[in-house]
Amino acid sequence: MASEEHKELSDYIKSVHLSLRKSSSKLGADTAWQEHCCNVDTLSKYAECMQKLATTHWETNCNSATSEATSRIKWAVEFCHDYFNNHLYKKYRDKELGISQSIGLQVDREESFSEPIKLLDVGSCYNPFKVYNMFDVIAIDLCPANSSVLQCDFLNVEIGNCHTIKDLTATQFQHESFDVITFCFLLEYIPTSQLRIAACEKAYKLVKPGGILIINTPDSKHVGANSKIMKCWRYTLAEIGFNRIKYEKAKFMHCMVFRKSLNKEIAQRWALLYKEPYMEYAIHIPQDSNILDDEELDTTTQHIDEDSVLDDFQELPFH
Ligand SMILES: C[S@@+](CC[C@H](N)C(=O)[O-])C[C@H]1O[C@@H](n2cnc3c(N)ncnc32)[C@H](O)[C@@H]1O
Repeated sequence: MASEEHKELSDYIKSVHLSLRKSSSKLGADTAWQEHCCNVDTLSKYAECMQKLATTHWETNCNSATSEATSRIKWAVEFCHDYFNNHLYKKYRDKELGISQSIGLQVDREESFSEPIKLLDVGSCYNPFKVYNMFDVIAIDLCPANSSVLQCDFLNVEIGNCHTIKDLTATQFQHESFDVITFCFLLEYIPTSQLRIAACEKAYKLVKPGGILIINTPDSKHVGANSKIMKCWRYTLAEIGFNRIKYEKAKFMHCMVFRKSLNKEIAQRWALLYKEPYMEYAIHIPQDSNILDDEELDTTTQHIDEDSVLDDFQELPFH
């Protein structure tokens, strides 16, 4: 049974996501996002709630939902260990070289990874990857929960020849400088498909060739329920230049790894070959379709509970 506090924290988080999606549909995503980023009180309360939820409730409780939420980080760590330290990347490189040879495509780049592995954790909140020595972590968030996280809006960060970091704030990152970028429970915070795509395109520019983008996103439904949405994600990321190399539907979330192909056309070829009529260039989440229906809905936490809004994190250990 979830504690009262657990429920209050998760309700607050859900209400912030919902109200941001609603204001985006009213004001347009760019204006809504700008206003949201200025709302210091909301951002700080969110950071406090999220950190407490993850570090107090998820890491100390041990029912299946909480241990799975904790495992979002372990899942990413284990995959990185296999991919970089156990050289799993070579398998995917060889596969890409085989494809490029068979279609006469030039591949003139190869992987060159760092040790420790350079990891950019976007929407980090409290820096859960900090404890793993195999990483050299840069953790960023709109509103850091502690001083090991830099303040940065990933959607508006510049890309250039070097990192620009001053007074715990990052304003620019170096092009193709990260081995791995993580979006742990990030994309459902971002209110529209267009902005989610912008985040993935930015990750593409920042990750090294052959490097990876790890995405996990909550969903408690069975694997088939939102499979068309997840196939659209795969299609869209392939168009951007990422090949999906790992997918797992855990009970409460989807866990995915996308590799930046050595030649963008290899990933795009997948999109061309496997496109189904329903696939569009979009990164939707199931909750996007509720915005209009919920137009009249008050964003108080009570309403969210009473009306059983299909919200992100509904079944995750946010309650
Ligand atoms: C649900 S929390 C996830 C926190 C952490 N990654 C985890 O798995 O526990 C989402 C976080 O993403 C951050 N965030 C959302 N959009 C962002 C952006 N454009 N740039 C940086 N951080 C962002 C929020 O401030 C929030 O802390």
